[in-house]
Amino acid sequence: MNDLIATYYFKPKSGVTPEFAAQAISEEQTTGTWTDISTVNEKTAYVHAFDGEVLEIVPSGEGFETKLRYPYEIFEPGNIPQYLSVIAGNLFGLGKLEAVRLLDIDIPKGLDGTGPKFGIEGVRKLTGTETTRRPHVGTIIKPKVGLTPKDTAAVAYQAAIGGVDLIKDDETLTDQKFCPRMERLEMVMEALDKAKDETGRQVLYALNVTTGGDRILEAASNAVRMGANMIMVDVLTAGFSAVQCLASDPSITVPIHVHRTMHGALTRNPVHGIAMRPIAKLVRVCGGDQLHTGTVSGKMGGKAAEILGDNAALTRPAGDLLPVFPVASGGLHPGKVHAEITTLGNEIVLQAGGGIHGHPDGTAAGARAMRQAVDAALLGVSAEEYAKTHAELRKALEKWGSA
Ligand SMILES: O=C(COP(=O)(O)O)[C@H](O)[C@H](O)COP(=O)(O)O
Repeated sequence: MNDLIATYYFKPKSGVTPEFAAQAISEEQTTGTWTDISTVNEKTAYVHAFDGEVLEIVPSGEGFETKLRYPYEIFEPGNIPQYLSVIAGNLFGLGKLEAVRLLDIDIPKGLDGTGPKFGIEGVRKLTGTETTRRPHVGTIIKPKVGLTPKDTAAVAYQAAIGGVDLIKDDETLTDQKFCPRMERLEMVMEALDKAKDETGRQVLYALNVTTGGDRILEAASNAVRMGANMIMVDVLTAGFSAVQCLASDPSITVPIHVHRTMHGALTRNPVHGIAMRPIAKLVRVCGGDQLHTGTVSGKMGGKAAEILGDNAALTRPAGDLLPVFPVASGGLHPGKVHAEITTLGNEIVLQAGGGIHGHPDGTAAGARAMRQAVDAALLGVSAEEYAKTHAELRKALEKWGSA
């Protein structure tokens, strides 16, 4: 079958049968509306080829789960906003439903795009970890906003010599007056070149190019031309098509780090909204190379089973689409690294902002402590044990503990 299958949780309003509710979703999103219409008649019976189909309805919690089949032909291949209008459009406002949540989508071949240019392997090659396969360590420059380009670059240098693989802008830092994007890029790349001369290690810098649709490609192309080795996009605020437009443009010859700021508005309510799974699958289709999917022990409240499923959606074989590098971020510090790696495995980017820049001895020591925590986990030694011979890790654990 070459059609798109979407899985929803839904809870009908009292007095509405599950069959009626599921059919209402299917009709609203395909060929129907709230009443029968004269424009669908014997002469136009051909439109029934575009009808949706309710494949199953099973009880789930206080409601039901349903699988709906959307015919391939009702999609415009490659038009992600249009896909979303079908699978995640008007249905959320249907009055007969108390709640409805898009849980998952199976995107058929032909609607699945070209995907990431780099993927996990490509990013690992750029940083030289393709044989060690250790988890990557990243940092978000903190404070999120306020630092000048010069001070941002100084922090980046410290993080790089401390051993991170990735340095990134935070989601709210774009091209403000206090830290213009291109000036910041130039200074950070200079700092990373200096760190490379000293350590031999290439560190990636994900420059946040998020901006309006009329400017994002130009901003990203300029950044790449001026030496950026990674760019970052806030996918939900800028839109999936922003990622797609960058990934498919030949001038963008660097990996794309995808942040998901605002996702909580869609993903947080367990019975309503849009789960992370479809978002992850669409980011892969659009060509993101790294995507935030949450932590099991951090500040943002993720659930292990869901994150594992989301990460599997990013990494399991899917036609010609390269695997996307999952990113665990938000409230991490060296004491949490063991839990993250034990649960999520080694094909992960572990990012710490406060957990690096909050180290009592500063950013370089914080980066070293994160790397030491990763080494300990890979050796199967507890962080406490490893800290006996690793001063930076010891100080981090003294400040934040090991849970
Ligand atoms: O604030 C931070 C990290 O800073 P810190 O390390 O200081 O907490 C990021 O923006 C979150 O990763 C977003 O969360 P998510 O990755 O879940 O979308």
